[in-house]
Amino acid sequence: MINTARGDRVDMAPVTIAIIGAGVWGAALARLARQNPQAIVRLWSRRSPESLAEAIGGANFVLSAVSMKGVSDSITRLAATEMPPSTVLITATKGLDAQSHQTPSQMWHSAFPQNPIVVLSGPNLSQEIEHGLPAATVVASYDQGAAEAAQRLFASNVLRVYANLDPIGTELGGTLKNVMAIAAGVCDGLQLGTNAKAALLTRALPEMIRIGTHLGAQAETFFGLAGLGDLLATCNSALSRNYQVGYGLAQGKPLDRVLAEIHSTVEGINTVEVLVAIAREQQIPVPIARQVHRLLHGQITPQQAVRALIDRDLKQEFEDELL
Ligand SMILES: NC(=O)c1ccc[n+]([C@@H]2O[C@H](COP(=O)([O-])OP(=O)(O)OC[C@H]3O[C@@H](n4cnc5c(N)ncnc54)[C@H](OP(=O)(O)O)[C@@H]3O)[C@@H](O)[C@H]2O)c1
Ligand SMILES: O=P(O)(O)OC[C@H](O)CO
Repeated sequence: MINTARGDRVDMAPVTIAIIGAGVWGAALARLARQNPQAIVRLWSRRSPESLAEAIGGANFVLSAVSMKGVSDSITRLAATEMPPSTVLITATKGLDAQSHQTPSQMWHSAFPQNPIVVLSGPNLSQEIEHGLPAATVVASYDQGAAEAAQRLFASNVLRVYANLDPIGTELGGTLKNVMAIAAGVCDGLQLGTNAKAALLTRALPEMIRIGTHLGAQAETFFGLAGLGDLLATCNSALSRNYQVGYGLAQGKPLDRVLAEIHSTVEGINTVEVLVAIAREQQIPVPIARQVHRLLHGQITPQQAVRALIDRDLKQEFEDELL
């Protein structure tokens, strides 16, 4: 166990973290890291005047907070630097690669097989973090030492950080819930009530677990902060951009107008494509994701999506669960 009590930094050597991606999440993570008086924090984006090589020079940690569409580019840029194999790579992206269906941590591992890889994910709406509100998150890695180093780095009096050994489950919890948040936004936008919302979120979790365990996650991870925790935060907050998409569609707005109004990253739009493709190939039941997919493609209305979920064949509650 690590003592990360407030102010207990005396035994921690100074560390340098370079954050790649100065979007809202990268900026919020920089703010969190700066709570640690032993941390030197550099925030870099492709528009920064200094080079990436300069930004990561001497860094103990390199954290990627770019959106999914920027992961490949960021890997290519970082591969052109001389990053040593001891540098801990932390990924905070919540998405799946459209071509390979890989998670960001799998992509980072393929490109940098010698570097320890840590996933950081949890119920972490950036606007609440920016307001200094308390939160909890998870750092997960197959390398326990690397996860604990990231835990010491980010733990503060506003952030409680848990470590675990399931990076894929931690990553997929945060990724798959974005699709469910679109459905939750529809549910609230149509004012379907608390019963419907509870049913939706409860049925969303086994759907995430079916896909997640197929992709190598441990089922129990989905009951933790990065799974259920992030599902609850994102599906119940108007701050969530994925939720806002569903809410806007429920109000009859076309998708392009909703996205123009949000004008920020909405990972669930790409994730549902990958999720439904995997589900089709592997014949995994994902009824909620399928309706979100049809809705985003303009094949059904929000009302028809709700009806389609209710009209499904009757079944046992736990008959095809993997638990
Ligand atoms: N916002 C949250 O509350 C939150 C919380 C947890 C996790 N996340 C996850 O964090 C990731 C980033 O989200 P965000 O909210 O920070 O989105 P954002 O504000 O839209 O920022 C996206 C970031 O990705 C970078 N990027 C995009 N394409 C790139 C490319 N080809 N090469 C290099 N960089 C590229 C952008 O760089 P430029 O600025 O140079 O365009 C920007 O820094 C997403 O996967 C999201 O799910 C977000
Ligand atoms: O704004 P969203 O929908 O991308 O959600 C942000 C975070 O993933 C919440 O943990």
